[in-house]
Amino acid sequence: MKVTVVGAGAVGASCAEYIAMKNFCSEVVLVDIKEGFAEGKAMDLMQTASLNGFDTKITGTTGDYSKTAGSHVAVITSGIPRKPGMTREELIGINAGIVKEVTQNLVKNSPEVIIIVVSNPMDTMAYLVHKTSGLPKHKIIGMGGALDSARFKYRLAEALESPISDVDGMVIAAHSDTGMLPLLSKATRNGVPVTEFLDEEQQKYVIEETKVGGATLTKLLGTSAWYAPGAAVSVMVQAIACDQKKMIPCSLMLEGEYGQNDICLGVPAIIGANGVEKIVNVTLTADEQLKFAEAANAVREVNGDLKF
Ligand SMILES: NC(=O)c1ccc[n+]([C@@H]2O[C@H](COP(=O)([O-])OP(=O)(O)OC[C@H]3O[C@@H](n4cnc5c(N)ncnc54)[C@H](O)[C@@H]3O)[C@@H](O)[C@H]2O)c1
Ligand SMILES: O=C(O)C[C@H](O)C(=O)O
Repeated sequence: MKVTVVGAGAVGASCAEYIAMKNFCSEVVLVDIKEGFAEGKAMDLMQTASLNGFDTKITGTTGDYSKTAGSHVAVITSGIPRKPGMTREELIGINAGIVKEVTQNLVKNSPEVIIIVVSNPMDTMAYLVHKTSGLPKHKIIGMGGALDSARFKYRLAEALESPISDVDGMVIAAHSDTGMLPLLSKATRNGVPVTEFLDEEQQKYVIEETKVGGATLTKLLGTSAWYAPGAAVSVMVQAIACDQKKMIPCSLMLEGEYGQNDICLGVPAIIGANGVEKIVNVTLTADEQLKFAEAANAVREVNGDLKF
């Protein structure tokens, strides 16, 4: 299994590192536009191989996409991250052009590739890849829900004063500060609804902190997060590489599912060797349905700024 990661910055390098450490891929190719940067990151990571015990071969290239030929999966992390006080949506002006160009280069060299979109604003960038790549829809997957769900579980465990391994939960809808929908109604501690343990104030705190998870880290770090994003991507790549048929919330092109059309939004899906094997329809409460529709309206407005 050959994986390309475009963008050897914070998220791209973290993603390559987690993929290598889990030792399920034969090859990871890092691509960046900055001269020598991807080569340097690849060499540094390869010098951890004997220390960390992996056999994945990591190489880097400055923009030579012939080196990515025959990739099974490609991850797009190229583009700028937000700074404190910014929204993800403000990145569209620069990142749309980058994502479009990168997509064309990837598909030209790997026509069968499955693309995982990470660059922000992610739901809109995933939509852009659908509109410009010519790939079938099951081969384009936006990464947001896997990360947001991990942050939801972190906040749930904090409120429950429990180990994270006791907790399960999922975030769907948009990967944005306002459009995320943590499904509290379905979150559990060892199968017991968390609503049995948390009062209303605690529930509200968990939901709000989850939604602004990325903004909180951006304020602390001065740029956006990379460890959990990289780990979330590695889980998705492994689900494809190992045909795990794992249920992961991902930003996918909807054609009637959840009452939406012609939009990429976070929904639970089965991820396996073919990319998206199936979108899973879960029953939402009336309030969740309303919030999902509101998130869709907001993403649709951002999509309106795209030029194809
Ligand atoms: N979807 C998510 O959950 C999620 C999580 C974290 C970050 N992000 C997004 O991922 C993106 C990357 O974040 P980061 O922290 O790694 O940023 P970064 O600045 O550390 O890295 C981005 C890299 O992309 C490279 N790049 C720019 N244009 C390129 C091009 N045309 N071809 C190849 N490489 C190019 C840059 O040189 C840089 O090394 C941002 O848009 C950020 O908002 C999304
Ligand atoms: O918050 C950001 O801008 C980066 C990313 O989308 C995240 O959620 O960490």
